[in-house]
Amino acid sequence: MEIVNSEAKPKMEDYEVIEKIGRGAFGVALLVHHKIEKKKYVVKKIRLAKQTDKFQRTAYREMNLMANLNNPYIVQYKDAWVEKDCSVCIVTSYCEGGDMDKMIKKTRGTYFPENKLCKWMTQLLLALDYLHSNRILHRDLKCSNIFLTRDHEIRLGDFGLAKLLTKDDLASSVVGTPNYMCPELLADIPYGYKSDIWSLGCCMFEIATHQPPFRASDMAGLVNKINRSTTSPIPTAYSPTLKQLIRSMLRKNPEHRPTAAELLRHPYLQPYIAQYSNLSPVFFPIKSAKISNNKPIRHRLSANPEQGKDRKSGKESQVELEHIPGVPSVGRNVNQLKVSTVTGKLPKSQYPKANGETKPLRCSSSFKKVPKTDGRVDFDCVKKTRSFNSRTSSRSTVTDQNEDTTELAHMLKKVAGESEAPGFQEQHRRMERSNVSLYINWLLEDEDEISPEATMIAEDKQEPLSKFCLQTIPKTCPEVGVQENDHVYDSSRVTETSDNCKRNLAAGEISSANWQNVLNCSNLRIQLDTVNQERADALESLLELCAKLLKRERIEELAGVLKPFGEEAVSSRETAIWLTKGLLNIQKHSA
Ligand SMILES: Nc1ncnc2c1ncn2[C@@H]1O[C@H](COP(=O)(O)OP(=O)(O)OP(=O)(O)O)[C@@H](O)[C@H]1O
Repeated sequence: MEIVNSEAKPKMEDYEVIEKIGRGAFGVALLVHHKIEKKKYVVKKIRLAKQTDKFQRTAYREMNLMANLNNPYIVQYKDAWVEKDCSVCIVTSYCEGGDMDKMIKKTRGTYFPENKLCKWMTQLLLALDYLHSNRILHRDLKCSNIFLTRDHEIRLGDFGLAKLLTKDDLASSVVGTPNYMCPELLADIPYGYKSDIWSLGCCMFEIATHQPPFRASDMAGLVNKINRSTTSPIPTAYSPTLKQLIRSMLRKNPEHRPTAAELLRHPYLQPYIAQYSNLSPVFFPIKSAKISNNKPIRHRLSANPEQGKDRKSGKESQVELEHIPGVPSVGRNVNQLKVSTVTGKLPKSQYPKANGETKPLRCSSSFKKVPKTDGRVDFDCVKKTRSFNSRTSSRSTVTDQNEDTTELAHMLKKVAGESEAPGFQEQHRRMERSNVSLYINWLLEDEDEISPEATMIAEDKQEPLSKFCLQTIPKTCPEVGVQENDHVYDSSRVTETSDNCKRNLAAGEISSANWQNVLNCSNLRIQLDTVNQERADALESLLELCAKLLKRERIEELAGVLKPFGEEAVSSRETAIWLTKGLLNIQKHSA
């Protein structure tokens, strides 16, 4: 975008000032009326004269950034120019619902309904995923920068501190509102995408509880609380799943926080995503390789020729996005947008369908080509087991388990006493069978999401990866039908492998090319840590369930829930299956 000089066209004259709606750190916000369009806009007037060169560059950057953004959940940029008095004027759409900060204050302590929170969270994630996909950090995500339309739809605004990242660049300047400061900023670790996720977690926490997650009377106390990542509880009115989603964004270690795209693939949010099924796919997240280093990923406005190449074949793995008829223009950059994925082509089925049904954006089962004896190829659902290399094809097991886990989720929802609007309930029911089971898989089976790098270690070594870091567990609980070849991860073996590689390298027994494998091993370990964190969260949800059962004196059910944690300790997967069966029995008896 080029900033138009006021000499060429005095733009302010196109507008009539209605009122001053506020004053920000760098200037004023005016509500204006476009004289010809007869439409309201907001003009942000930022004084440049008294500011430093650095600040001027920031202002120009904000204008350029905003001009290039095009997402339904981001405040729409209209125009910008420089005034004679050296102030910069930026015209954006007017959000009649005001900002989230004011909205929270207006409620006077009444909590927003769960489905509203989920809708807002989904829209914010879509906005953030769009920014991150285009290598833009927001850097100042807070409730007063989250705007609302008249219909209470989200519009994320104020990119005054946003910074367009170059390929490996991570911003290192300390910015942001103290309450929302993330632990890595306090530790002087560069601000990255996961820091925005932290801020979103803070916003969602505040929207849910009407209080910032970390509060203290002085800075030292605040820093202490942030560093310990200890928040006050989220109201019990909200479901354990929603609370868990919010808390996952507030994990101290940025590596353990999910990305916006990962959160958007959470089955609990799929009904909300389905509501935007008429949106262009460019606004939806795509399946991505797991990122473990807080770095930019996936589709980008500026194409790097190397980024879209398939790791093994070196072939282009970019997907040209189609323009969908009836969908509003998606802007000049997005029209040219190519989506690159590490894993290759993006199947169309990952996008929500036009009829409102949604294919989950992420799936813990996949389809495998099965060569038949007559030479034809059949497709079989492959259940990902805990083994990296031995994925057991088990159609019936998948179905049984999915049904069981669906029931478990039903029970969890029942006990949580969730209340949802009737329309939403209907939509949720439609989605549930496919999604809730995926949620359980997300909790229990996520370690299947092993990066291509991890597979490469095995390939490179010509040995199954299971030999490196898996340990077969005995079939401890026959009644739950755990498969014979089930494996569990043993993170100590991963460490050992990594250490072995380092030793071999030092002794000259390993080529420098294989050094990459060492790094891959540590990435794998990071992934395993994430899985542990997710398990901890899942356990927390179970404890909440137990507390509720206890409160309602449903002792028999409580005993059923707690049985797997007794003397015969079993793996969490077995526990879940056992638990599901137990809950099913309880349900049968109570029916
Ligand atoms: N597009 C918009 N639609 C409606 N209200 C807006 C819009 N942009 C800003 N406002 C309102 O104008 C006021 C000033 O906003 P501004 O973004 O300039 O500063 P701020 O967010 O309050 O502070 P900071 O400069 O620290 O971000 C706020 O009350 C905000 O709600």
